[in-house]
Amino acid sequence: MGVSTSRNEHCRPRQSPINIYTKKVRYDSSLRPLYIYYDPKSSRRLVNVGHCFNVEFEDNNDKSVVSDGPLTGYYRLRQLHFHWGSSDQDGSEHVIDGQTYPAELHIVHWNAQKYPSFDEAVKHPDGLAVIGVLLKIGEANPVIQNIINNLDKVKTKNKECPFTQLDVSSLLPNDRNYWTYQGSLTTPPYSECVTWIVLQEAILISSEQLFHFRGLLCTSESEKPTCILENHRPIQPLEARVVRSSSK
Ligand SMILES: COc1cccc(N2C=Cc3cc(S(N)(=O)=O)sc3S2(=O)=O)c1
Ligand SMILES: [Zn+2]
Repeated sequence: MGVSTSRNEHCRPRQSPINIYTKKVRYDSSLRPLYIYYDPKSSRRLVNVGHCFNVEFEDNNDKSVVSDGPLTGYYRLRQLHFHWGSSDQDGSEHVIDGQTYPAELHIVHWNAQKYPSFDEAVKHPDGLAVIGVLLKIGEANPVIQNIINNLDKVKTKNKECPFTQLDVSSLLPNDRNYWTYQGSLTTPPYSECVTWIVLQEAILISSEQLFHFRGLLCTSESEKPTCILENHRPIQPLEARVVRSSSK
């Protein structure tokens, strides 16, 4: 029997990812279409951060932003990364009606209208907006292939290389309808600072391309090589939250 305290330190009511049960989502006619503009000149570098690789963007201006949708103000593009599984059977973080996908793309933005920096924004409940895009197996994705062609330069932990001219818009599906809910980072420190925007249409990746993701190492050059076979967090309790939908 745990000792209860006045401030229950075990209370984390808005953790991510979650299962999105489409029969329980609420259509919200007040949700606006997403405004997304990404300048390919914003992309800067590819970094192996140990549990995945990030494409990082210049975020000292408003050239690449997301706004409208469920958001107040505008959020600047900061980085994008993927989550995957040890096989094509799972790998996504969000699950739709109990169905897992082989991978998931996260496009991370921070509330530059309200906060002076990314590091400050992650301390607030409306600090980040992450667009989640589910991936399903199909023909090879040429934009993802452009990233894979550079993974050998960031094979080991903390390695980085210049990576410019990535057109992030080309990674988005045509249908911009979304589900949205208040959640958290899905890796430590699990901060509850994310407005999640999960797109309802999946994009394609090939099984061979996923195989290359699993070849990335979580170890540094001097350590015994260990692959990042999977990096997706299990689904978390919905608690008192309701997922809203931009479409009926
Ligand atoms: C000062 O706070 C910092 C500084 C540097 C990086 C991070 N991050 C940590 C985890 C994390 C997990 C994300 S996910 N999978 O939910 O999209 S996004 C993200 S992060 O914000 O880049 C936080
Ligand atoms: Zn992520």
